[in-house]
Amino acid sequence: MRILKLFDVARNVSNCVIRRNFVRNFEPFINMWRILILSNCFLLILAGDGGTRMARFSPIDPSSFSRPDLAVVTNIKLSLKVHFDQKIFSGNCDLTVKKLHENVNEVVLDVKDLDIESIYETETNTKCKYTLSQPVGEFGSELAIEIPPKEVNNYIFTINYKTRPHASGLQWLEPEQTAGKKHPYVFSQFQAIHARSFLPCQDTPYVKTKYEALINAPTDLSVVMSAIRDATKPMIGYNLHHFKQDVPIQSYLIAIAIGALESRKIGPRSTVWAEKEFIEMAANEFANTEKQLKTAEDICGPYVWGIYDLLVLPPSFPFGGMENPCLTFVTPTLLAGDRSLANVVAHEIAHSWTGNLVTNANFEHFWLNEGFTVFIERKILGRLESPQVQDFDAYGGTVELKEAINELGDSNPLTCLVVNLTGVHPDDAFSTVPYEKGQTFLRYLETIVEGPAVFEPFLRKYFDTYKYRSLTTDEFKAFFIEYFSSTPEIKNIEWNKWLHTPGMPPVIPDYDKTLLKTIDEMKQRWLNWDEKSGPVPFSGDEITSIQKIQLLQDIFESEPQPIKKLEVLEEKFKFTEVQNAEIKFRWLRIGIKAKWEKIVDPALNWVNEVGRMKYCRPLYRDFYNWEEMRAKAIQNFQDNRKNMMHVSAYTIAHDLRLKE
Ligand SMILES: CC/C=C\C/C=C\C[C@@H](O)/C=C/C=C/C=C\[C@@H](O)CCCC(=O)O
Ligand SMILES: [Zn+2]
Repeated sequence: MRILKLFDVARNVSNCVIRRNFVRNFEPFINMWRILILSNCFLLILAGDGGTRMARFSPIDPSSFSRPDLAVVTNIKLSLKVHFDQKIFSGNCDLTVKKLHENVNEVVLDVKDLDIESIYETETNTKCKYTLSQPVGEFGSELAIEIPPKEVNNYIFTINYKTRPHASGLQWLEPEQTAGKKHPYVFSQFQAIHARSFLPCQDTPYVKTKYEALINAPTDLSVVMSAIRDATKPMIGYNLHHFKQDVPIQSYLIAIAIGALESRKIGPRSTVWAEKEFIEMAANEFANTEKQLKTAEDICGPYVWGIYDLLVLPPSFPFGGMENPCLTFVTPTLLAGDRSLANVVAHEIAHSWTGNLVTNANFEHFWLNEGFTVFIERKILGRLESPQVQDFDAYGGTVELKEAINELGDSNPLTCLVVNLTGVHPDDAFSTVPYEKGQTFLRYLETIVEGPAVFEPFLRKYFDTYKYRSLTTDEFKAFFIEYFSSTPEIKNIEWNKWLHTPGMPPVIPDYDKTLLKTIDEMKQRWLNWDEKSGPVPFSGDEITSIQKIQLLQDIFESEPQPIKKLEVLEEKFKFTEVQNAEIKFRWLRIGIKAKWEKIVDPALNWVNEVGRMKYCRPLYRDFYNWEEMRAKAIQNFQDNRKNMMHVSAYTIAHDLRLKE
């Protein structure tokens, strides 16, 4: 038995290793993983029998151990108390489970850093045996619960458990880390596979369930979740908050935040939530939410989630936005003051169809979520602004895509639209590629079939057919080919090149360049100018915020700029202090590229304050490449990593080539 196990381990490890050898930029990480996997398996074999077992990845999802093909979770009910003093949640989780075959005798779940106390089958009141595998690196463990004999195939398992203070999907903030400085705060970010650090679940987007939650929290704090609020009952010394999500969702869409929050109604179905220090700004910045929602409905069909609220998180939130249903989470870096970054809200609204309603079956098909979402986001922009703005934004996306592919290497398999995640953690595979290469592909398909008048009805049919379901790229392809079976042009689509070939897309659509012309011309003026030949050759008033962003991007991509010129520009525009994060980010990168020492402290202070990875990761990578500043940047990271969410600290540690 032990020899067999050893064989299995060796095969799994070598498969991983062969695949991972392709992943050029992850070499140090691969070696670390090899050691982790080997040492974990060794521990397993030593542990032998009883309470431990060998973890096996799911045949359905390489990022999960769960087996929804054998017994599937069909409903989740959480009953949890928050303990800010210990930085944990404790309580129980009721999982309704349907056994899919007669001879199945266990339900298999994902867990990560959970302390499981006991498990019962509720209807028969049977205490259940379970086995828990040793953790497999960042993937967590497999929890297999024995299914007791019963006449019918439906069960409710009550799992009593606690989370741990370092749960990878939660961030706990001390009062002094919040804007108000008086109350603690906790928030979640579960995509891709961190829900398992909050509750035992089938942590794969292949499984969709309704959920319900009862949260016991201090009376002076608000609780918000990705669900509809049912009631808040004042109890003695605490409040009990009840939430219900009646649309079936994947585990990564469960979300929670608890803190001193205020709310403002910003539309008939929208309320914005934030700490009181940000609430007015937030209400103003997101005032166009209803317009964006209505436009999305015109494109995609009815909005099924009832409400669309927004929560502005503290600055350490690692992403621009997260499409948690009924309650989008957003970073405060969107608060530019002029609504110019509200396209992120259009993106999260678009997820109400693409990703949340129609979902990738696993993260190898992440482009089905994100490529479609960017495509719809830009259609919303096109209708609310103009087709020129839509294409200007798409052009900017192509520039970002080029930078990402340069960074990863153009033969890196992670630059394919469909990726192989065997042995690769989704957080390590994340990049702009599924977003921008995915949207480029859809724009190309739209052009092939003669444009939006034909493609948009197809999109609605696709959403209607796959709503409440999860699918793979092959299923999408088959659906597209069937729908357009009488369109001869689709024979020219090189599916393999688009889906399975690394590097830039085979075709870049012919985007409208109207808004680019001014930028190109201003860039030339800037390059030809020097500080001795008079004042800066533009006032800044001639272009919009999104054009300024592109202008700075173009300057960043040029040769390193003379520091003297940058000093004059900073004097005139004060870019280092500007509120628009996209402008500030590009300015800081221009300064680092020029090895401008004066920019170092403002840049490091900013990454300490703002945890959004879109900004922190490139800035840290830029510092890493500036040899004289490398040690200072690493020291800055080490000093501040305790204030970062797990996913940011983990990925930046890899970017800085630090051993975990
Ligand atoms: C091919 C990639 C495979 C898997 C990656 C899936 C998830 C990775 C994980 O790290 C979570 C990502 C969550 C993203 C949430 C929001 C983004 O859309 C934000 C984009 C960046 C930003 O604007 O800050
Ligand atoms: Zn998205």
